Amino acid sequence: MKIHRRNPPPFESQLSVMNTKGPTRERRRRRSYTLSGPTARERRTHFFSISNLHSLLLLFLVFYEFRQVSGLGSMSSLAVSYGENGPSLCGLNADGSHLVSCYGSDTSVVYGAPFRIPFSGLTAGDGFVCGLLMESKQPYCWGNNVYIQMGVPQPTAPMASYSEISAGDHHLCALRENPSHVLNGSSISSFQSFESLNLSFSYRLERSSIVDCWGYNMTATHDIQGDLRSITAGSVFNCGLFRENKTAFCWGDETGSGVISLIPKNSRFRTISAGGFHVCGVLMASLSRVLCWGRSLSLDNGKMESIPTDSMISIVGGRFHSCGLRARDKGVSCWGFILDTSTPVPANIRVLALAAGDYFTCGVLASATLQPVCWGSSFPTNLPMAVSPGICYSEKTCSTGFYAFRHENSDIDLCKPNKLCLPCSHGCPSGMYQSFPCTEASDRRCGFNCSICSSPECFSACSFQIHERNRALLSLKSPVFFIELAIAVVLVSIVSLLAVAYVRIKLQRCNCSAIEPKTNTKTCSFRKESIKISPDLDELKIRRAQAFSYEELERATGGFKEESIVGKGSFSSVFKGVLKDGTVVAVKRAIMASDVKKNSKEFHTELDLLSRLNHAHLLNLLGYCEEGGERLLVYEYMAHGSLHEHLHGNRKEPLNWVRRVTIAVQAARGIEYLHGYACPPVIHRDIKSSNILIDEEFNARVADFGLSLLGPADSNSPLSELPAGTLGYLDPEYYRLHYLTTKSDVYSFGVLLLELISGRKAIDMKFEDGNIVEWAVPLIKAGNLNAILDPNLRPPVEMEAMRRIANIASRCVRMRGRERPSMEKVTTGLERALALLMGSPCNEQPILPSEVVLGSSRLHKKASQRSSNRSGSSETIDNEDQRFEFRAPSWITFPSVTSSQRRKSSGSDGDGDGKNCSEVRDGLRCLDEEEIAPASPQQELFLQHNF
Ligand SMILES: Nc1ncnc2c1ncn2[C@@H]1O[C@H](COP(=O)(O)OP(=O)(O)OP(=O)(O)O)[C@@H](O)[C@H]1O
Repeated sequence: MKIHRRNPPPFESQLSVMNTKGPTRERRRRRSYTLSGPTARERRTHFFSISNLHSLLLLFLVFYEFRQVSGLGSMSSLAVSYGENGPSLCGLNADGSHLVSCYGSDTSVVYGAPFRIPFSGLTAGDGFVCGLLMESKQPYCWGNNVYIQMGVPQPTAPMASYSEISAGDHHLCALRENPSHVLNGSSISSFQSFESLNLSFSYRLERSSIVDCWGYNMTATHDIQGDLRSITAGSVFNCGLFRENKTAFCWGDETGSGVISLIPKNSRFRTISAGGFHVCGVLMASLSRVLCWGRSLSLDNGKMESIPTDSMISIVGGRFHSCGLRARDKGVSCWGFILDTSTPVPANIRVLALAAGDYFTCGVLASATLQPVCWGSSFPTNLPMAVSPGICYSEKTCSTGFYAFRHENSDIDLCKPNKLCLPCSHGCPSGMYQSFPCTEASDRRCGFNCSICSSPECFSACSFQIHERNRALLSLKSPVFFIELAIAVVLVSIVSLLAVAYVRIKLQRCNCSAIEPKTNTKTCSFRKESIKISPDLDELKIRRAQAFSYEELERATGGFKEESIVGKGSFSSVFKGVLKDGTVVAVKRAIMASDVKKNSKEFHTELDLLSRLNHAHLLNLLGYCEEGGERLLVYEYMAHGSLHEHLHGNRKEPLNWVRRVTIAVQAARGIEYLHGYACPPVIHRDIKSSNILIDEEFNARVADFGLSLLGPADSNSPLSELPAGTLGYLDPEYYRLHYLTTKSDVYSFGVLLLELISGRKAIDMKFEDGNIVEWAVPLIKAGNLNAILDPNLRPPVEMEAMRRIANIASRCVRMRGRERPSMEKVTTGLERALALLMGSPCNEQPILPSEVVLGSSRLHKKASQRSSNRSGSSETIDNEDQRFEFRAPSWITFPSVTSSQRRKSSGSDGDGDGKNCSEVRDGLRCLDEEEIAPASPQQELFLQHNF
């Protein structure tokens, strides 16, 4: 296929016309454009299209924005110019100074570069480079292009500041920050244009964006109806990506490219990047694959490379080719027209940022040197510089899906006081597994699975490990070893003694209470310090989870048939089954994927913990099966599935407010039990709506203990753990600093509360504020509760109750764990809000039977009975007031607790969550922290009656 050049004439003849007038004298004018629909022929000319091949990569991360992208002229930390004077590369220095250095053949670019002016980003075209000035946020250019003069491009728009700049062959465009501009009749209106095409596309764009352009045939101010997130310049055209609906929009001269008429109007992109005569984008859907549009080129001395099917995190466009950064390994793939004389992408390189010239591409190596490297045809060589791998934006913390890049030399701060956020990689190369997830602190890491090595890299990595192990063994033989051994023995003894002493002190502090079966729960003060009995294993009632055979469970689930599946998790499928005795169960079957070790670990953690834990609002484990490669856990069947399905799935009846808050209270109780009454506390680490299951009577159970850990007894001594959990629910303190305390569960629970109130997912990219916390908390703080209430339900009469719950939620998601309330306080606050939602808490008549509201004791009993029927070895102490059930010998003790007992003690909580409410005003109205403070006598009375 050919590029058809009709208009404009060759650049040379244009140059003479423009030279006489002087390019900067071209008057700024407003431009209006019409988009015409693609003809059938034009549609056939798509030379880039998304491949239909399947990728096995799973995307776990949700990206908000990709801003390390650089196209022919998009803004990046590095930029490459090309043209008659040869190629040059300019980059922002990797020392945090934001100063620019240039190397290459074009002396006007290399020597014209301002050496004392800091820039936030760079872009380049034919013979020129421009930077966005850090201070004034105006573009500043240098080089020898007659259309782009040295200095700030003229004419300037008074008071305009820009967020992004982007250069084509002979023009520069800049996207204005916060345009306070009112659209006039001649403005570009993407909405009008799309409508005129009679497309089903009816998205109404409300904000307008202003793009100022300078240079050949481009000097104009462009008013674009719709909020542009980014711009990218092709040879003689420009494109933008709308923030809201993530569609692309192009304007300018499409002669020879067709990029305007061929825009894929229904495709949504994470990022787009223009080349000379084409545009490529990373799709939101289709596993982040690439879709390109434009025209093909067929020349004698080159070949066409097809678009790879890999997931990409960013792309850049050259004259007739594009290159992308692969998400799985940060390697580079290039496609499109490649000259015969081109050198290929250097083998095995990993890069952090890319920039494309006309027939070449450069990238910043992901190594300590951060050196640029180029490939293709006629690229700049000898680049003795280290380039910043990205642009600094004003975020203090990186959004989800990004990690803060740190220079290996810890003295170098690339973005002081902000962070340099780079997009997380996702998926791992085949034969590898993800050993660490992407966190704020670092990108995700992949490791080789040495038990199934098939590649030379794997063998060499694994043999290195074996070699290291052998070396360690050999060192045993040396005499030094004996000295070392002696020292080690002494040290270990000292440490052990200290540890024993420490554990003893902790256990005392923790005051794990043990069994006191005759205690009257209504009157007993249940503060942990009141009962100090160390766990006596003989006294514990042991009920082990039953061991099932694989055959039994296979029969129960009809051979694990597809129709029995009630849910799927990341590493497991859950089947409904019926045991021989007629008990309906849920069987969780681990998917024995590549990550065998992880599966097995989660299986044992869950098995271990659940056979020790017992609470009415924790999911009961009935048994397990571990045969060959199979790992199966058997639970009570929860007839109403997960809370997530009710809130976001296709369950017909939305949960009403009372049900929602009841579920919140019950889940809070389950978590409170883990934190407050298990000693040491259990940290769940994966609280989310899909792990809150609902039984046939709509009671909630906390499930999925695969990630749980035994935590520190108090929140002042955090565990240092690598983050695990689910994005959107992860405590930022844990995520970034690896501090894990029970307050991490409190954060996740706060997110879950926001989900219950709003009906929105924790992360939902349908919305601009995709993160529920970032969206809801400012609205709650501004008192705009109506804006977050689930639009599928009528607002409750008792808005005060919702206000309280929203306040509790916003406290739970505070950045600092220390400032979040304990689960005990959260439960108390929620219980009161529930009371308020259902009637006056000052009413001395109980308004609800406790079983209807919380059904805990009944459930507990039922579960215990059912389980004991099944397990001959189990025994249950079932007392009217207090029930204890211990399933396995453990140094963790779990006294049962009731709400009223807890409430009695809640005044002594040392969380310092704020002032107490000393009196009842206007029903339950109190200021500030009142919702989660100890109850007033009236409230106490009400709560004792009802819970
Ligand atoms: N005991 C049960 N009774 C009924 N349905 C269940 C039960 N346990 C799990 N499910 C269903 O199966 C789904 C998957 O559960 P699972 O614990 O495997 O994964 P998850 O928590 O949703 O996801 P992930 O493993 O990624 O954290 C749940 O969301 C729920 O809908």
